[in-house]
Amino acid sequence: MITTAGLTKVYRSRGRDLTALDGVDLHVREGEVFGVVGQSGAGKSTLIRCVNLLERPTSGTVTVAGQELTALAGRGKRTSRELRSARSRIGMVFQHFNLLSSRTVQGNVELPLEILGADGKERSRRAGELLDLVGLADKAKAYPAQLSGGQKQRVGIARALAGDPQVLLSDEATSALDPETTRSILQLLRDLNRRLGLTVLLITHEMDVIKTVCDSAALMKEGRIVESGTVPELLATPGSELAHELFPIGEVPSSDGRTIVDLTFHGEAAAQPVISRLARTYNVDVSILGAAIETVAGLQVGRMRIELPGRFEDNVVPIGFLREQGLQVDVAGPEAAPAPRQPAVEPPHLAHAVKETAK
Ligand SMILES: Nc1ncnc2c1ncn2[C@@H]1O[C@H](COP(=O)(O)OP(=O)(O)OP(=O)(O)O)[C@@H](O)[C@H]1O
Repeated sequence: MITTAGLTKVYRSRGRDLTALDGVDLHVREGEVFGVVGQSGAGKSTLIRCVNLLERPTSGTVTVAGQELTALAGRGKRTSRELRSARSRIGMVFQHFNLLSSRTVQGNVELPLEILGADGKERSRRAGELLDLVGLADKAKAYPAQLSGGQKQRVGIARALAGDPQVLLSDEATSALDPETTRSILQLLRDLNRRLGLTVLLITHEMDVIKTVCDSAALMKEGRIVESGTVPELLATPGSELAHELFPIGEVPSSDGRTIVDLTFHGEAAAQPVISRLARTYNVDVSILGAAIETVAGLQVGRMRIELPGRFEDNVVPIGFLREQGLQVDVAGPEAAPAPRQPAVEPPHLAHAVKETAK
């Protein structure tokens, strides 16, 4: 639904070039909630502003719903009709809501409809529907100053939906809100995604946002996407920074003469008595060092850290058994390096999962 290819943005500032985006290839599938996370300055805002061409990329292409936006002409006042019309099918929600204080809630939601040339009756009908959709039907006549932050953001979302978009871009929509309001706004975005089939691309610096609503995620650093994939793919990728942030399991303890193994399980694997089978089959004493179950992107995911007696080389067969049971197996700590000529222990398809999904 949204594809960027080689997206690059170079700002010229005080005679120096600053590369904010450095060849970003992003693919957001129709109907998914895709989160881009990264630290301040990573290029997230630039990316989202380039997706709807609020910012013209220096090079690369942006395609939304099959239409290459970067091929459409114009910028500023000279924006072409095609680009304006394509943009009207992309809604955008902002961190600081960007509401007009002189207009009522209804007036704010009607604004894009005015620009699209809808008549008064139609505007009023559609705004009423949208306010109902975001749970603010009773605030139509209020002014933004009379609303809480969460309510303002609901107005921002209703306004973003006025042009009946297929795609919603969210630029840190919850960063200015308290945790409870954040949850309710994320829930609203999730509902809209499901009920309207809306594709959502959001940027955030909060891992909790990714954890709560996203089907897929990408990590940005210094203008590049360094990891990308669906949440289950990321969780199944050894060494994934995003997986570690989504579901931290703490520091690896020192493991002299023992093998520490991190297991991740979702779906059917979670219901199997794998550990007792391992202990019985291989007559091995398994110590459980820690375990947790969490909901990540609507999926139940379990993690367990276990300890096996002996070094990694002594545990190749039990570790292979765990993998055969459908668990994601990460050997932690200095023993992690697989012995040479034992490729079956480190399945290459997992190591490459992130890169492949990023294509
Ligand atoms: N209009 C501009 N002119 C010059 N440099 C810019 C401009 N906009 C952004 N930058 C620079 O581009 C880089 C990426 O900025 P961007 O705002 O996209 O990052 P970000 O990940 O969204 O960070 P934050 O979360 O702090 O907004 C930064 O180094 C920033 O200073």
